[in-house]
Amino acid sequence: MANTNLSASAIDPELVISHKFSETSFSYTERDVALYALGVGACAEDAMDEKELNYVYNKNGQKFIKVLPTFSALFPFAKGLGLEGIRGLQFDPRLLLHGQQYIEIYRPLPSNSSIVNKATIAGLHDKGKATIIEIETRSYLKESGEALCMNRSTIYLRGSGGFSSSSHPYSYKTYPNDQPSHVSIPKYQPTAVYENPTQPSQALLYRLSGDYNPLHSDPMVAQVAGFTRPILHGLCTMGFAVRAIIKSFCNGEPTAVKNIFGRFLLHVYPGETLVTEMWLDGPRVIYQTKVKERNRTVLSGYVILKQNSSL
Ligand SMILES: CCCCCCC[C@@H](O)CC(=O)SCCNC(=O)CCNC(=O)[C@H](O)C(C)(C)COP(=O)(O)OP(=O)(O)OC[C@H]1O[C@@H](n2cnc3c(N)ncnc32)[C@H](O)[C@@H]1OP(=O)(O)O
Repeated sequence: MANTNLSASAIDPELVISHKFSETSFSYTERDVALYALGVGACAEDAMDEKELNYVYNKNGQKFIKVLPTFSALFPFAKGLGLEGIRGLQFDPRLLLHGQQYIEIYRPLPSNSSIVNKATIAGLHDKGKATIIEIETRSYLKESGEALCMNRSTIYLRGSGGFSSSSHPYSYKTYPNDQPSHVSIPKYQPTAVYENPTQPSQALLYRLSGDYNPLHSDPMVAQVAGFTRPILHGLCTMGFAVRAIIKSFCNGEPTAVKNIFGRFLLHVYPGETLVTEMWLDGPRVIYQTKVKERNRTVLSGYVILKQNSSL
């Protein structure tokens, strides 16, 4: 990465962690679900794919299309992330990168619904050259009030760190330590490998699902951010990876997925080929996704499957 022209920024940690987000609500329909599935490559190589047609079409007259679990990662974007409204958090939005995503799914995602989001600051860390802020969004079914899912998004703000002493860097989080932030990749051969090309227009399609960050569409913005051209949304790459896992281990059944974790290690350029290596380890699938053309790992993490899923 080159040419990250860092601008002045300032963080007041106590102000940031005391921030209260307002509750938001939104609705989605089957059209949003299908558009998302296409955005993460469903049916891109085979429009008659037996497992994936269910995600985009009411196949065989099925009443509801099936919802990929990573669709839930869009929920925090429904009314904007709201980072700009956080007092004490000054940063250059052009240098923001998605660092990690952790998702818990509590019940099958409906193919259309009205949702209420409750968001909180779950973490704030001074990394010297960067600040990491973590936002936890709990989503509930509006009608019944039942908990549907939780997203914890780790956002890496390049150029905005150094607001605390380097010998005791500021670090705050509200969640327990037993939720890992990285995975060890097994040394043995993967249980399954899935290769999937992305399209040069992949980010332009994916953005229509709600993340309109110009880093993914505007060549000038991408250059300011240090990239030669617009990059793929991290959550799009994760969508490809989790779809590969569902295809390889869950017979295409998206409700088999309980928890998802991924750490974004390197950017992906739309048009590159994603190769996801997967290791089945009890109810857990450890995975890493590489870009074939550069032979670099861009994402690694795990997915926890429901015990009774048809493996
Ligand atoms: C729903 C809400 C979503 C949030 C909004 C998202 C909006 C989207 O539109 C934006 C995107 O999708 S951006 C695209 C996806 N993300 C990427 O491409 C980033 C890929 N990763 C990188 O480039 C580097 O890892 C990079 C640059 C992230 C870090 O590399 P380095 O600067 O070299 O960091 P390093 O020196 O290795 O480590 C410094 C400290 O930071 C921690 N860290 C590193 N990578 C991390 C990551 N990916 N996530 C979380 N923490 C991370 C390290 O552990 C280290 O801390 P410590 O010293 O305490 O160990």
